[in-house]
Parts: sequence; C-alpha cells; structure tokens
Amino acid sequence: MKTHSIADIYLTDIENTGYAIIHNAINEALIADLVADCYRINPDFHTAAIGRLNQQQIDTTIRNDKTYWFDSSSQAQITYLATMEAIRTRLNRTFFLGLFDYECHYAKYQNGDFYKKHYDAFKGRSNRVFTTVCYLNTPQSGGELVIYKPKSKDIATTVKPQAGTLVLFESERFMHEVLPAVDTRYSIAGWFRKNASISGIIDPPR
Ligand SMILES: O=C(O)CCC(=O)C(=O)O
Ligand SMILES: [Fe+2]
Repeated sequence: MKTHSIADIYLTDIENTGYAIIHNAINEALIADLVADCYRINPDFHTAAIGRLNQQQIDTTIRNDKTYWFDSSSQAQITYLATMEAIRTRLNRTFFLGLFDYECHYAKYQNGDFYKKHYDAFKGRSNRVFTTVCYLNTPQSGGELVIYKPKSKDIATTVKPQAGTLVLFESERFMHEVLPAVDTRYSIAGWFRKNASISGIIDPPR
C-alpha cells in the first residue's frame, strides 16, 4: 500500500477561513482497509472520555461515541498516519507552525450517539493546533458535523459525513458538534500538536 498525497488546494482554504473540507481526500482502497480494521478491533472500542490527562472523565451527556486510539497494529493505520504526516509537513512549511506530532482515534457513533458543542483545545491548556476528521462511511442520515463561526453562534458550515472526506480546522478557533447519528458512523478524529509544556509536563499525551 502506498501513501497518496492530497492536492495542496486545501492550504488556501485554511489560510482564508481556518478550515478546509476535502472530498475524496483518502482513496477507496485505504478507506476499505480502515473500515475492515474497525471491524477487527470492534470489541475494543470504548466509551470516550473528555478532558486531559488525570482530569479525563466519561460524561455521556456531552459525548457518547466509542473510540479506539491508533496503536499502529495494522497496515491501514500505518498508511493513514503516513498520509497525515505528509499533511503535517505541508502545514509546517506553509504556515511555519512547528507541528511536531499527530495523534488520532477511530470513533464509532451508533443510533442516537452525539458529541455536543465543544472546542478541541483551549488556549494555553492544550497543545492541539489542528483537528482532522476523516469519514470512513457514508450514513444515509444523521451524524452531521456542525462547525460554528469563531466567537459566534452562527454556523460556518455543516458537513455530511461521506467516506473519504477529510475535514481540517484550527482546534482553538472553531466550536463544533456532532448531531445525533441515525445510521452507524465510523470516522477518525485526530490532532496535529505543537510542542508545549502543560502543567509542568512536556508534551503530555493526549
Ligand atoms: O466526528 C466528527 O465529525 C467530529 C468529532 C469531534 O469533534 C471530536 O472527536 O472531537
Ligand atoms: Fe471535536
């Protein structure tokens, strides 16, 4: 399996608006392998936590999807990570960001599962700079991602999950939410991180 590169046009969108929606960013073969990987690890999906480090807690009133952090246990994960690595390099070269790594997990939303309005990062309290979301299947209905305009209650865009679509946005700037799923929805949520010291711990995990 080969890493395939994504055309650079998304960089212009990020420069202009802070986010980009790239359709068919990930090819069908890799998407199929990632879905197969989700089925393989299916029993190991766990109710997702919110918060960081030792403040992590499960609050199913905020989110109730199930997640599985990448552990490079399949070729599909390794190829996906290589694709994100290429994007990380492009972002660094274009915007001089100093992004130093990437972390991601699979997410599974089943009928009724949601993730209420939230930020993925808070100034000075997180080292997450860019959020990525890649959709692995195309639900008939439900599970839309709503991205809000910075410092506003207005919607910037609503994304209908579609296999192969990759969404990128600045983690500190955009509130967003996942509307209740109807059909089962598989995705990969990930974050490009900068080197930062938080609570005296350099480069804390997650
Ligand atoms: O799956 C999505 O569309 C977004 C997920 C999300 O916001 C998150 O995991 O932080
Ligand atoms: Fe999020």
